[in-house]
Amino acid sequence: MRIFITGRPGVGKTTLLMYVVEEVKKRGYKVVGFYCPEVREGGKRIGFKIVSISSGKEKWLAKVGEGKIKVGKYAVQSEAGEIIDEVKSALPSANLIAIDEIGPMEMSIPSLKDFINYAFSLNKPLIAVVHRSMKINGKIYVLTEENREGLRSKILNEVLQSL
Ligand SMILES: Nc1nc2c(ncn2[C@@H]2O[C@H](COP(=O)(O)OP(=O)(O)OP(=O)(O)O)[C@@H](O)[C@H]2O)c(=O)[nH]1
Repeated sequence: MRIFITGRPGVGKTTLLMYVVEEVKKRGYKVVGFYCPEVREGGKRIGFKIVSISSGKEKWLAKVGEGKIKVGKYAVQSEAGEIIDEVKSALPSANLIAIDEIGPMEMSIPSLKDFINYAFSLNKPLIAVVHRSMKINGKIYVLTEENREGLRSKILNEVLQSL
């Protein structure tokens, strides 16, 4: 089972994914993965964190400034590797893999690209937010203001049936 959620910025992709993650955890299943919230200062985006879903630990993924690997104006932070390694080592024990998000930024960071490819190779139930520009094989739900509430229970039930 692989479910992908996409849609325009701000439509509610992360909110829906985290709702499904919390509901699955409540039922005693182990969810392993990460999400990358943006960080704003004074209303301006200054970077992204990477947060482990199972442990809640977070580190800087990328922030405005100079660095070896840059994605647009953001420099990738080496400390992100601690979270990626932690999540990767927990993958074999996962009942569900959750990734937010699979996008141009994540795919241009070698360690994250490797992680995503490894996660796909495990053939475990997986739910992910994908950037609307990404081409990906699997069931894709395009979220809109109109369908996002209804899709919550539909997607949750689909995930639960695969566990
Ligand atoms: N009323 C309502 N608001 C929602 C719903 N889902 C998300 N929102 C709100 O919409 C805003 C954006 O939600 P996100 O989940 O961050 O949206 P997103 O698509 O992940 O945004 P990006 O990652 O920036 O593309 C937040 O303020 C949410 O509280 C929903 O189902 N109903």
